[in-house]
Formats: sequence, C-alpha cells, structure tokens
Amino acid sequence: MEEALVRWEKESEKTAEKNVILDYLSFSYSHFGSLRKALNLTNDWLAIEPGHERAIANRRYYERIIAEADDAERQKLKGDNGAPVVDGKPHRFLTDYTGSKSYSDYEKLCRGEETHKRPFKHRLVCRYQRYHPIFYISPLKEEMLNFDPAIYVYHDVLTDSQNAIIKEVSRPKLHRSGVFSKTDADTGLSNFRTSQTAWHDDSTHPLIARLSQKASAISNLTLETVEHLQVLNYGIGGLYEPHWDFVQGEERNEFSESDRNRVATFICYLSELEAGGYTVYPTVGAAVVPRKNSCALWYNLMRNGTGDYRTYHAACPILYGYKWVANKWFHEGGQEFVRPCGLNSAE
Ligand SMILES: O=C(O)CCC(=O)C(=O)O
Ligand SMILES: [Fe+2]
Repeated sequence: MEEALVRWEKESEKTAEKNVILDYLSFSYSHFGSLRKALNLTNDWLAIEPGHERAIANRRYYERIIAEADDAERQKLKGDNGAPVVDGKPHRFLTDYTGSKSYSDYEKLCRGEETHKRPFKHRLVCRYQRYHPIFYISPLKEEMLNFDPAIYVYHDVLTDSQNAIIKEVSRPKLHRSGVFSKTDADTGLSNFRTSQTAWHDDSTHPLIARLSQKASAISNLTLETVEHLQVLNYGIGGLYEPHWDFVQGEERNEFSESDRNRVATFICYLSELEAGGYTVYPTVGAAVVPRKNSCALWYNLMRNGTGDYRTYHAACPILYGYKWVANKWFHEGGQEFVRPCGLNSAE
C-alpha cells in the first residue's frame, strides 16, 4: 500500500483512489501497532473525505488509544532510557556494552549456562511459608533463587482463572512497549525492549484486585503507591535487554515526591515457554525459568534508598513459544514502617 501511494502520486491518469489506499494503509499500520502513523494517514484520508464515518470513528479511536498509551507511559515509565547514567558503569549506549562481561553473562544465562560460582547454592531452599493469614490454610510455596540480593520465586500464586482473566482483559489493550525517552517523541520505541504492554488498575476485575492483595501479602509491602498491573506479551524474538527497574538520574523526576522510586518488583509468569524467555540476573548469575502462575520478587533498592545495582536483569529472547508476564512495582512511599532503613547506612 505504501508502494501504491507512491505510484498514485506519480500517475498522470489515476487508476486508483487515494482515499481507498489511505484506508487500507492506515488499517495496516494500526494492526502493526503504529497508531501515530495510522492517525496521520487517517487525517490525510479525512482531508479528502471529511465526512467519512468510519474514518472519523477510526481517528477518534486512534487518538484515544495514543492518549491512553502516552498517559500510561508518562506515569509508569520504565526505569531505563538506555543512557549510560550510572556512575561510570557501562550501559547499552557505550561501545563496550555488547562486549562487556555482563552482556556475555546475560547471553550465557539465556542459553541456560552458568556464569558464576555460587558456593551457597546448596543452601537455597524451597519451603512453605505461613507468615500472613492468607497462607495459613494454603501455604505459600517459596523458592529462594539468590541470597544477596534476595530473589524469590513463589509457585502457584495465580489461579488459572486469574491467569485467564488477566490475558483476556489485556488482549484488546496491548500496544507496543516503550521505554522512557527524551529524544524519541514517538513513545520511546526501542529495539532493546520488544514486547507489547497493557495496564490495568484494580477496578478492571476483582481477580486483578485480588492479585494486588496477594502481592502485598507476599512482599509484606503496602499497596499505597503501587503501580497498576503491567501485562507484557512477548512474541518470538521478543526480549528486554539488561536494565534496572529503579529510575536514575533525570528519570527520577518521572515519579512523584510521594511515590518515589520502585522499591520492589513482583513479576508473575502467565505462560510457560518451549524455549528461551528466562528472566536472568547477569550480575549474580541467577535465572528464573518461567513457570505458569509463579511469581518472582526482588528489592530494587537498598534499605537506605539507593539503587541496588546487583538487580540488573533482563528478559531473554523468546526462542519458541510466547511469553506473558504481569508486573507489579511497589514504590518507596508508604513502606516507611514495613521496610524501614537498617541500622547500618550502607545496607
Ligand atoms: O519479562 C521478564 O522476564 C522481565 C521483564 C522486565 O524486566 C520488566 O518489564 O522490567
Ligand atoms: Fe525489569
């Protein structure tokens, strides 16, 4: 259709109608998730046929979805603009990013290889936990993945009905994921985060609200400043290269004074994969193999509020199958009494 448009411009005797080409082309772009492009083309189409009802309805739809997506991204920014913001630590715009040890460790972990000697590994246990009343009858199945920083995986957290509902309400809302970007006005699309995103607040469905409650019970954090549920869908090749979930440098302004930074990440796996798609931690050499209805939890910040750089993590490329996850990010605001600072300021 792009080609048809080019030819149409050149034709002296027109063999097609431009509005029809614009109709197909805008529809195609919208299907590929390029809603801004679809909107621009629809505006061109409306310039030719101002009263076209479907074009008007499409324009309204694109504008609404773009506004919602912008709003969501503005409020729920990923702690990552890809820039080397961290005290001299290499990051993805530096030339040695892909040549760095942490990048090769990321690749190794994604292949299922080991990167670190983990002498304490034999002490990583699985156990039942009953530290909250909701676990008295049906205890929480806890698996320790790493000691320090602590990374836990909890099994059978979601029920199949919760899982199905989360996917069902997400499908119509999915749009291409962005990252925080100052330079790319077009939602900060990147090739280091390739997935689709949908956001839900607790009012979307009672089972989504129940997941928030469970995330709070498991993490012992309050829901006061928690973000909405972020659902991600990755297709084959989809990935999210190594990053931190806390914000740094200028990105800090993106979260309000009262919410402050992302203290913990709670990520639930809604599907199992045939191959690939692990969540890996190249600094500590740990990997989570997605298991349906399991959730991982870690703290992104030290108790003194600074970022814990050891939580560097990535979503490995999907090799076969598809991956769904649901993220819940807890913020610092409201955790003063449940996760106070330690006695040692370096903690
Ligand atoms: O999908 C994953 O395994 C990790 C996703 C992630 O790190 C993120 O969305 O911040
Ligand atoms: Fe992350």
